[in-house]
Amino acid sequence: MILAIDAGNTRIKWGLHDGLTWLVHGQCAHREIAEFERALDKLPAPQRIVLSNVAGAQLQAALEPGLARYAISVQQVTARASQCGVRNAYAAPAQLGADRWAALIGAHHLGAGTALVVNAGTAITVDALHQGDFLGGIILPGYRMMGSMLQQGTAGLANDSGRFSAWPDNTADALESGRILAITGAVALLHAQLAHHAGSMPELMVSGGDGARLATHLPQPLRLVENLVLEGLRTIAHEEYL
Ligand SMILES: Nc1ncnc2c1ncn2[C@@H]1O[C@H](COP(=O)(O)OP(=O)(O)O)[C@@H](O)[C@H]1O
Ligand SMILES: CC(C)(COP(=O)(O)O)[C@@H](O)C(=O)NCCC(=O)O
Ligand SMILES: [K+]
Repeated sequence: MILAIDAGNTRIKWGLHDGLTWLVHGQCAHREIAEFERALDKLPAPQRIVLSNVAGAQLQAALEPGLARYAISVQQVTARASQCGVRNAYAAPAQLGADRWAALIGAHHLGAGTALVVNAGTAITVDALHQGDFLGGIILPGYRMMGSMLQQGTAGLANDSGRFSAWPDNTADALESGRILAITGAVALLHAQLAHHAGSMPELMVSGGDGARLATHLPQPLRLVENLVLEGLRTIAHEEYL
């Protein structure tokens, strides 16, 4: 049993994998960490725990008491120069977010040859993978953050719920369409750029809390993978202990 935990800047996601399949998945906001602990109460004890945390020391400290019940050490993932068949182009490999690294390893493990890996969470990352080489990628403010940034930085923009439209004719729709196009436009551009680099059509893999919301506006076909980071974490835990 592997317990994989993906601590992002908005939510904690976890899953228990028995070597064949995921037995459970769960998620909660940082302030609802008691929910995570209650979920652990109901689960069989894992033999391995693997953790990615990009949300800082305070969340790390909040996670530890819940995990202390198991008399095993937590495998804390940080990005490396290479691991599980993926090579990291970052000049300082450990600077890459552990969640991005795990997602890339997850994508590679799921059979992606050439792929653009989109993680739409608090921030949005769009990372290029080509035959096991992570070429590089970008960081954008996330869907929710784009809305709150515009609201905070202006006097006249409210973060109302608008609808996507090609030619918005009101403020709410203009805001909604703007953030969707900012994200999906960047993804489409990088997808075309990667296709040119690779000489073939890259797979588009999309995950994260806003993945489903963005999917209909993205180039098709795409693969919506729930919990790609957890998939990568369990791959890391599995291979490291072989
Ligand atoms: N119930 C929810 N709570 C919080 N965010 C949600 C929820 N449902 C969808 N979202 C969206 O998902 C995003 C967070 O996705 P997630 O993948 O959990 O991020 P992170 O890994 O950064 O914690 C938020 O920015 C928000 O737009
Ligand atoms: C880019 C991120 C903030 C994304 O975090 P998330 O939206 O998943 O909470 C995180 O992967 C991070 O802190 N990365 C370190 C910098 C980098 O990857 O270059
Ligand atoms: K993310």
